[in-house]
Amino acid sequence: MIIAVDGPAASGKGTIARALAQHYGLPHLDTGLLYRAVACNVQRMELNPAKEADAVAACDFDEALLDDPVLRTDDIGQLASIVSAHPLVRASLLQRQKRFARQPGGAVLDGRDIGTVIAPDADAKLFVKATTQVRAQRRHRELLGKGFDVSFVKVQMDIRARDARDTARSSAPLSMAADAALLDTSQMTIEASIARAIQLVEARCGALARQREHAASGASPA
Ligand SMILES: Nc1ncnc2c1ncn2[C@@H]1O[C@H](COP(=O)(O)OP(=O)(O)O)[C@@H](O)[C@H]1O
Ligand SMILES: Nc1ccn([C@@H]2O[C@H](COP(=O)(O)OP(=O)(O)O)[C@@H](O)[C@H]2O)c(=O)n1
Repeated sequence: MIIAVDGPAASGKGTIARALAQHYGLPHLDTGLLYRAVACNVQRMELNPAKEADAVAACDFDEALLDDPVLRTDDIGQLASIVSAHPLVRASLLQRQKRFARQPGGAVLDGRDIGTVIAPDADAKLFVKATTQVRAQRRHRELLGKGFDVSFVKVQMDIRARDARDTARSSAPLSMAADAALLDTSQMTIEASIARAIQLVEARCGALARQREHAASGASPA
C-alpha cells in the first residue's frame, strides 16, 4: 500500500505520515528533507540558490547530511523552497522518491507533490492543512523546543513566503490531488488528527477493494 501525504509547512503532515507508517508497518520518507539537504549543500558550497545550475551542483549530497539537525532550521526551510522550484533539482531527486514509493509492500511519503507527481497511483492520498496562524505557532514552538532562537513573527513571515513560493512555482507546485482526502488539523490534537488520518485511509482502501471486487466480478461499480 502506498500512502501519499501532502500539505504546507507545519500542517502536521510529517507527524501524520510517521504515525501512519508505524500503524501499517510501512517505511516512511520525509521528502522535504531531500530538498533541505540540497539547500544546506548550496549554503556550504557558497553557491547561489536562485541559480538552477548552482542548485543542481548541490544535489549530490552526502547521505549522512540527512541526519544533521541543521536541516530542521527555519533558514534551511526557506532555502529549500528556493532550490526546490528549479525543475532540474526536482528531476534529480525524482527517481529516488519514486523508487521509495514503489518498493515491495509499499511506503508512506510526505511532501508537496507526492499525490500529484511522485505517486499519482497511491492507494490513499491525504492533503493536510491548518490555518497559517496555527502552523506558525506550531513551528515556532517546535523550533524553540529544539533550541533555535527565532521570533514568532519571523516564523510566520517565513511560512507565508514559503507557501507563496511552493504554490506559485511552475514545476510540481503544492496542490491537492483531485482524489486526495482533505484533513484540516487546525482544531485537532495530534492524537485526533492521527485517528482521523487512519479513518480516511481505511475508507479509501475499503472503497478501492470494493471497486476491484466489482471489476473482478464484471459488474460496474456502484
Ligand atoms: N494536530 C496538532 N496539534 C498540535 N501540534 C501539532 C499537530 N500536528 C503536528 N503538531 C506539531 O507541529 C509541529 C509541526 O508538525 P509536523 O508534523 O512536523 O509538520 P509538517 O511535516 O507539516 O511540517 C511539530 O512540532 C508537531 O509536533
Ligand atoms: N515533496 C516536496 C517536499 C518539500 N519540498 C520543498 O522543500 C521545502 C521544505 O519542505 P519540508 O517538508 O521539509 O518543510 P516543512 O513542511 O516540514 O516545513 C518546502 O517548502 C518545499 O519548497 C518540495 O518542493 N517538494
